[in-house]
Amino acid sequence: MGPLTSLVTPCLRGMCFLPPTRRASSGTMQIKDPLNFWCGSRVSLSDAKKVEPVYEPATGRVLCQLQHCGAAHVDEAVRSACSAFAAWSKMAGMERARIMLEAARLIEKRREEIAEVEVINNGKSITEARLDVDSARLCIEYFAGLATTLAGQHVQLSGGSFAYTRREPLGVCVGIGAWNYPFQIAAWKSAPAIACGNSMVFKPSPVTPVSAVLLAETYRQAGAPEGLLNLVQGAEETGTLLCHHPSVAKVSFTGSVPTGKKIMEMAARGVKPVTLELGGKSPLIIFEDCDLENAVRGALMANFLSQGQVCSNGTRVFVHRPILPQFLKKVVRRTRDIRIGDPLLDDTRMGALVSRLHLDKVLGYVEQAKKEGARVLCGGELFTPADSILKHGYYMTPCVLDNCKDDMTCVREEIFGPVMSVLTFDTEEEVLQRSNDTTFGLAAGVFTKDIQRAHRIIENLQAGSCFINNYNITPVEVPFGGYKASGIGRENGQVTIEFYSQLKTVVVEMGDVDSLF
Ligand SMILES: NC(=O)c1ccc[n+]([C@@H]2O[C@H](COP(=O)([O-])OP(=O)(O)OC[C@H]3O[C@@H](n4cnc5c(N)ncnc54)[C@H](O)[C@@H]3O)[C@@H](O)[C@H]2O)c1
Repeated sequence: MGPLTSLVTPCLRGMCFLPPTRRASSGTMQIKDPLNFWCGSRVSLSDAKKVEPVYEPATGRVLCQLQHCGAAHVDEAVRSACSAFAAWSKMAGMERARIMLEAARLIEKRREEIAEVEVINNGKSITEARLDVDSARLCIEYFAGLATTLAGQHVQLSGGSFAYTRREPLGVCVGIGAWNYPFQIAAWKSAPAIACGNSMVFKPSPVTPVSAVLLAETYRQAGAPEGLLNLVQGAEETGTLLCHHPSVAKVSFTGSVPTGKKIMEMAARGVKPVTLELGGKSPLIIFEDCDLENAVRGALMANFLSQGQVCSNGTRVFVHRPILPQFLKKVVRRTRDIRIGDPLLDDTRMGALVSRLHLDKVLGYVEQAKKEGARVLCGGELFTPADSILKHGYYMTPCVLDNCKDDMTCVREEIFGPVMSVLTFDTEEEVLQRSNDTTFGLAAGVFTKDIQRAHRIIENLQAGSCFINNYNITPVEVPFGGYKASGIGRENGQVTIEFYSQLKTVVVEMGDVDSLF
C-alpha cells in the first residue's frame, strides 16, 4: 500500500477523500481545514491558545495541527449558541424533528466517508466505525421522534382554576467528549439536547478532534440555524473555560472519573446540572449452565471492541470453577484468531490503540499484572503489522490473563485496552459480593440458562447498564449510564429528555384573589 495522494478528491471540505468508488487508505489523508466551528462555519484561529499535532494511530503519522481555543474563542462559540437558541427554542417539535431527520439522512448518505475519518483519527476498525456512525444516526432519528412528543400536563384546580406545566429547554448546553467514540459521543449528546430546544457547544477530545466537525456541518446543511452545534477544540483549559462560562446552562461530560469529579465541582459553583458518563471496571459472570459458545463470544465482545477502549467493557470475567478449563481454551483460541492490522481493511477486527502514550500505559498494566502473579495466556505484546506503512502504528496483541486475584491492579483499575482478566468463583453469593466490590458501577453481565438466577443476579448487581446472555449492546431506545462513581444521569432512551429540559409550572386563577392581607 503506497500513498495515493494523486488519486484523492475533496468530498467534504478540508479533507481529502477518495471518490466514492475508491476507498481511502491508511497514511494518505491530509486534513488542512480548521476544526473549530461556530456561527455556522469552520473557524481558523490567528491567535490560538496552543497548536499541537494530531496523529493517525494506524501509522503514527501527523494528521493535522490542532488549534486550541482560549477564553475569547470560547466566548464567541457560546454567543453563537445563544443566538441559535433564541430561534431554535421557539420552533415547534415537528419543525425541529424535520431538520434532525434530514441530518440523519445526510449522515446515512455519508456513512462511509465519516467512518473512514473516524478510523483514520481513532484507529478502530472500519467495521466498528460504520456501526458507530449508524448509532449516531439512529440516535438523531430517535430523538427527532421524541421532539414531537414533548408536552406538559393540565391539572384542574378548585373553582375552575387550573395549572399547567411546560417542558422547556435549558439553554446553551456544553458537551465534552472522550476519544474512544468521537462521532458517536457528539451525536449522543447533541441529539437529545437539540430535540429539547437547546443549542450546544461541544469540545471533542484533543486526541480525536476530526470527526465531530462533520456532524456540526451536517446539522447546518440539514437546515439548522447557525450556531446550533458549535465546536471548540482544546484540552483541559478549554474545557474549564466552558464549564465556568456564565451563559452555559448545563454540562454533559464523557470521560474518566477524575475529570468527571472536576467537572462536577466546576458545575456546582454555577449550580449547573451535569450528566456524567464515566469509566468502569465491569463484571461479566459466566455460570456453568450457560451456553458456552455464546458466553465466549460475549466475553470477546465485552473486552475487545475498539481495542478494549470501551467504558462499559466487562473486563473482570468471573467464570464458574467447573467450566474454567473449557472456557479458557475457547476464549484463548478465539482471541489468538483476532485479525490485527490496517483498520481501514474490511477483514481487520482489531486496529491500533489511540496513542503511543496510551499503548505504553496498557502494556505497562500487563507487565504489572505479571509481577503481581497473573498468568498471560495470550497476547499483551507490541504488534508490528507486515505492511511497512503501519510499522509506526500503535498496535498490540489482545491479551487474556488467568490466575487473577481481586486485589491485583489489573482487576481493580480501568486499563482501557485489550486486556481480559479471568477470575473464578464457586457460589452466587460470593460472585455478587466480589462483583460489587468496586467504586465503579457502569455495566455488568451474566450468562446462564437459569432465568430465575439471571434476574436474581442482575437485581443485586450495582451497575446501571446490565446484560443477560449478551454484552455491550447499546440500542439508542434504552437508557445508558452508570451507578456509583461511573456517572450521573443517562444518555439515550426517553428518560434523557429529563436531563436536557426543565419543567415550568403555571397556576391560572379564574376567580378573584383571596388575599390574607
Ligand atoms: N460512561 C461512558 O459513556 C463513557 C464513554 C466513553 C469513555 N468513557 C471514559 O472516558 C475515559 C477515557 O477518555 P479520556 O481519556 O478522553 O478521558 P479524560 O477524562 O481524560 O478526558 C475527557 C475529556 O475531558 C476533557 N478534559 C480534561 N480535563 C478537563 C477539565 N479539567 N475540565 C474540562 N474538560 C476536561 C478532555 O480534553 C476530553 O475532552 C475512560 O475512563 C472511559 O471509561 C466513558
